[in-house]
Amino acid sequence: MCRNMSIVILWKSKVLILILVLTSFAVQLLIALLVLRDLRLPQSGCGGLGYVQPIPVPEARAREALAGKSPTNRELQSFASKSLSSHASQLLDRASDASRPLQVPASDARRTRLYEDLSREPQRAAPTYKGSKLAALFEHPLYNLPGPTLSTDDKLLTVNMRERFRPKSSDDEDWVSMEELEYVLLAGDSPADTYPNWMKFHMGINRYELYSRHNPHIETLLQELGTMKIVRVAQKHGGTQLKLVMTLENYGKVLFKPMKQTREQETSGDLFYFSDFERHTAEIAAFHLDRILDFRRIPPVAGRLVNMVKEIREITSDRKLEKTFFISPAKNVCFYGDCSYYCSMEHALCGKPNALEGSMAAYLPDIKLSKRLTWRNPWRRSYHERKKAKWEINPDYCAHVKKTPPYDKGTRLLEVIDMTILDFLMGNMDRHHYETFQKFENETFLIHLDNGRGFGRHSYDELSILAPLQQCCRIKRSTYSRLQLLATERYRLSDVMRESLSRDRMDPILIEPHLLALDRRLQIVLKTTQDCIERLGVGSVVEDDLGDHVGETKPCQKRGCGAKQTDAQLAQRSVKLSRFPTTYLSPRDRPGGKVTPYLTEQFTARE
Ligand SMILES: Nc1ncnc2c1ncn2[C@@H]1O[C@H](COP(=O)(O)OP(=O)(O)OP(=O)(O)O)[C@@H](O)[C@H]1O
Ligand SMILES: [Mn+2]
Repeated sequence: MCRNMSIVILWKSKVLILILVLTSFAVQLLIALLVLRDLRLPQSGCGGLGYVQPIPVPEARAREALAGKSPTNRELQSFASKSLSSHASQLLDRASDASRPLQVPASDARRTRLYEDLSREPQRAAPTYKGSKLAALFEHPLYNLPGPTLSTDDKLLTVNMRERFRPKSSDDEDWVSMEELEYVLLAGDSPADTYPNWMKFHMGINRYELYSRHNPHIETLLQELGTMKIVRVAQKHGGTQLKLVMTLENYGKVLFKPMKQTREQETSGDLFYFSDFERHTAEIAAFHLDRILDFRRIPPVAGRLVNMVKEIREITSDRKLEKTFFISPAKNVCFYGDCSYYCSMEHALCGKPNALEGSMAAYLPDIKLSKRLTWRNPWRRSYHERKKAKWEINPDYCAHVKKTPPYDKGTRLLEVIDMTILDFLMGNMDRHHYETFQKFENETFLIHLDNGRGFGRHSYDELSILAPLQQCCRIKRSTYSRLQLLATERYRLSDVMRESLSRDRMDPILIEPHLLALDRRLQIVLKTTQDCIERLGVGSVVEDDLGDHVGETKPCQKRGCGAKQTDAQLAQRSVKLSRFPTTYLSPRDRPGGKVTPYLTEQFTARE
C-alpha cells in the first residue's frame, strides 16, 4: 500500500515538473515573439503604431535622464533650477538633431556633463559633418566673393613709410604726425612688420569695410584687447553713460564699457529704450553678429576682467574719476564716475572684490586723421514717452526718404536696411545716429557704433525696428542670400554665434535664450522680405549687388561685385538659396561725387 502511494507521488511530481518546463518554454517563446514584433514595426510602416518613429536611443536616454532615472541625472537634478531644465530641453532637441556638432561652451559644466553622457552612447547617430560651423560659414562662397580693387581714394589712410615712431609720451599728438595727417610708423626696417595690430586695423579700413574677411590681425587684436597691459585710463566724455578710454602698452586706444547687468537679467518691458542700461555683452555680441552677417562695420570688441584698483584707479590721471572710488559695505571696490546718466552712488559699479568685467572696443582712427560724419537715422525714435516719430505715423514715409538726399542715390538706403536687420536681430531700438567716414563721401558703408542697448529682451521681438524694411521693401541680394544661408541647419545663426562668442575670454557672452531669439528673428526678417517680394516682385525688392555672372572682366567699382561663380558654387554645395534673374537689374545711380546731406543740420563733422 505504502509502496503504491510513493509511486503515485513520484509520477505526480514528474508531471508537475513537465508542466512547469512547458509553461516556462511557452512564456519565453511569447516574449521572443513580442520583441521580434517590436523590432519589425518601425520598418513595416503600417498599422497604427507603425507610423510612430522610435525615439532614437540618445533621445530616449535624454528623456530618461530628465525623468531622473539614471544616477548621473539624479545628481544633475539635485542642482536643477528652472534654467537648467530649459537647457536640458534644448539638449533634448539637440540630441535628436544629428547634424549638430558636439560643441560645448566650456563654462557650462552641467550642460557639458549631460552632453558627455549622451555622446558616450554607442548607438548615437553620426553627425552629417564634423568640425566647426563657423569655419564652414566663412568658407562658403558667399563669404569669399572677390572684393573690389582698391584705389588710393578707397583707402582711409595713407601711410608714410619713411617716418619713424618716437614715442615721447602716450599723448595722441606724439604718435600722429599732425601736419601731414599720416601715421608715424614704429621704428624698424620693414615697417609693415612692426606696426602694432591696432594700426594694421586702421590701415585696412576702406570705402567698403572696417576690416577684410579672413584678416588675421583682427584675431590678434581681439587677443590684445583682452590681455594687453593697460597703461592709461580716462573717462570718455560725451554720450550718456559712464565709459572709459584706455590706452594699451602698444599705444592702442580702447573704449571700455563696464558691466552693469548680469547676463540673466532681461530688460523689463516697462522700461523705455532710452532709459535702458547699456550692456557690455551687447557690445561684444554685436561685433560677432556683424561679422557673421559679413557686414564688418563694427570695430573689434572683446570682453575683459579688469582690476579696478591696479588697472583703473592707480593709473588714472582723471581726478574726477578717482574721487568717485569707494569701498562698499560688502567690501567691494566701487566707483561711479562723472556722466549725465547713472553716474551716482546709487548706480555705482562694484567689482568682486575688485575685478570688474567690461567690453573693450578697438578705437577707430583719431578724428584728426579721418573725420567722420554723424547722420541722423531717418527711422530714429522720438526719445519721448508720448511722442511718435514721423515714420510711425506716415505709412508712406519711405517714399519721402527715397526722395531726400543722400537716400535718393547710390546704396545709402540699402545700407540703412542692413543696419535695420542687424538691429532687429539684436533688439536694438537705440539707433538714433550712425556715422560714416567723410573721405568716402556718400558712397560707403555705415559704421555701427554704440550697440550697448541690444540683447535686452530675448522673449520679445520688437517688430517696429524692422520698419525700414517693411516700409521700403528693399534689400541687397548679398544680405538676403546670407540671411537665407544662416537660416539653414548647416549654418544656423544661433550655432555660429555661439561658436564665435565662445572664443571670447568672458564666454558665455549671451545666455541661450538670446541665441535662440536670433533664429526666431531671422525667420521674421526672411518672412518680411518674402512678403515684399510676393507683393512687389523680386525685381523691385532685391537689389542685385552681387553683379553679373560668368564673363565679367571689368575691375570692380562697387561693393561686392565680381561674384561670378556664386550661384554655381551654391548649387554645388546644394544649399537652397533663392536665385534671382539677372535681367531685372535696375540701373543704379553712380556716386554723385559730393556729400549731399539729408538736411544740412542732419550731419555734423565729429570734431
Ligand atoms: N570704437 C570707437 N572708436 C572711436 N570712437 C568711438 C568708438 N565707439 C564710440 N565712439 C565714439 O564715442 C561716442 C560715444 O560712444 P557711445 O555712443 O557708444 O556712447 P553712449 O554713452 O552710448 O552714447 P549715447 O548716449 O549718445 O548713445 C560715439 O558717438 C562715437 O563717436
Ligand atoms: Mn548709447
